[in-house]
Amino acid sequence: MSVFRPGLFKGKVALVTGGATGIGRAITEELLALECRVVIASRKEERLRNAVQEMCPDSSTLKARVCNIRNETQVKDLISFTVSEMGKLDFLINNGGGQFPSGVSEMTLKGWNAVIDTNLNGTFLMCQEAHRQWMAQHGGVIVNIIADMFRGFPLMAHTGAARAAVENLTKSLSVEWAEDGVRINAVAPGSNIYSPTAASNYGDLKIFEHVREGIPMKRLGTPQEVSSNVCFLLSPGAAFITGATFKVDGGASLYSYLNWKIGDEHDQTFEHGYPIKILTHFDLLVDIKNRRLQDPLTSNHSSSSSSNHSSSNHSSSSSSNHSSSNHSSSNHSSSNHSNHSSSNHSNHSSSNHSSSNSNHT
Ligand SMILES: CCCCC/C=C/C(=O)SCCNC(=O)CCNC(=O)[C@H](O)C(C)(C)COP(=O)(O)OP(=O)(O)OC[C@H]1O[C@@H](n2cnc3c(N)ncnc32)[C@H](O)[C@@H]1OP(=O)(O)O
Ligand SMILES: NC(=O)C1=CN([C@@H]2O[C@H](COP(=O)(O)OP(=O)(O)OC[C@H]3O[C@@H](n4cnc5c(N)ncnc54)[C@H](OP(=O)(O)O)[C@@H]3O)[C@@H](O)[C@H]2O)C=CC1
Repeated sequence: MSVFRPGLFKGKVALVTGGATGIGRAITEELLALECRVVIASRKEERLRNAVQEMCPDSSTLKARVCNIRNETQVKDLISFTVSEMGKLDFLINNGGGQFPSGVSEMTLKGWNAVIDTNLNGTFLMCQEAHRQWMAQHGGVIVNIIADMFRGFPLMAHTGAARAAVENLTKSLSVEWAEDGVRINAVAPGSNIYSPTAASNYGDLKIFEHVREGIPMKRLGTPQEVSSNVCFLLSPGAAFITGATFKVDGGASLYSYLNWKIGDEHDQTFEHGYPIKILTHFDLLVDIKNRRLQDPLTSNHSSSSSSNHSSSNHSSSSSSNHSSSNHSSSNHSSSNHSNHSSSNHSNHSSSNHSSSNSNHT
């Protein structure tokens, strides 16, 4: 199903990274419905194979290729596969990507690099190779899927940095490649586009339910609603649009309902590098140790965390503010910060904590 006219993309060829799941799959389905021929690419072969079988087993219309966009050799191979097997490359949709939730203090360099490499370097390589092998000579349209990082992205700082960089790369390329007949734009889904694969990345299929309150439209978005924006940008209807970013988020990026809760005594909190168990703008807690997001209503820490962070409670004592961290409220009610050594943050020396103690009491 598509809101666009049947046959809109007849004769066109698109390459969609991450095209087997979620948003990428919705884009692929809509492109196929509009008679585009498509290549989908991602890391997991079985996923790709199943998606092809389910969407369109006709191999002249839909093909799949394994490619990790972090790997330059595989990216070169993917573009040359597309051009040789499909004869051309009109549309590139850089959708494949992702991240894991983590505070910066807890992140390893390897984890940071993995996310930057995937979302920034992967997009750079895909754009560069599509241009070198086809679009420099023939023109084309590129859409980069980014994220809602416009006010920063607490607990997803790596992806926030990468996506902001991709937005800027999009602007640069829109000028560099305009004379080649290449248009390039970005689409920023809100952190609220549900699909089972997106949710399973966070270990909880219901994780997206928690963000509903932060969306002015009071509902989650669908992968199809991102897809129709992508198809618009690929279409002649967007012929004079390049270097732009379109948000598909139900207004969430404009609505500050929770964002990042900071206790009244935040200077003390951050001076001593306190653990980051803080209510996020997803209204979720990040369980750093177990590498997953958790629901404040069901977690062990829930009652102390959520109540201490409610705005009406900010006048409470510093120790209760700090119970929003990775620690139980009983740890804090004793104001004994050496209890922090039981946390993930063993790098916080007891001397740090004892000095913070004086500040916090
Ligand atoms: C309501 C919340 C919604 C928020 C909004 C949603 C936004 C979305 O984007 S939804 C789509 C989500 N889908 C994905 O993220 C899928 C793709 N993501 C990934 O594959 C990973 O997240 C990746 C980008 C990190 C790549 O993973 P992988 O190839 O497995 O990476 P490495 O094996 O190279 O791992 C390197 C390094 O990264 C750190 N790390 C990886 N996962 C985690 C984690 N879950 N928690 C903490 N750290 C993680 C870690 O340091 C890894 O090294 P090792 O420790 O040696 O494994
Ligand atoms: N859902 C949401 O609310 C939001 C999503 N986004 C972004 O939208 C895009 C699509 O996400 P969504 O559909 O929701 O979630 P999914 O997890 O379903 O999609 C992520 C896709 O990216 C592919 N992928 C990940 N890493 C690589 C890689 N290194 N090389 C090639 N392919 C890769 C995955 O396939 P495979 O595992 O086979 O490699 C998968 O198909 C992502 O970039 C995501 O970060 C941004 C903001 C919000």
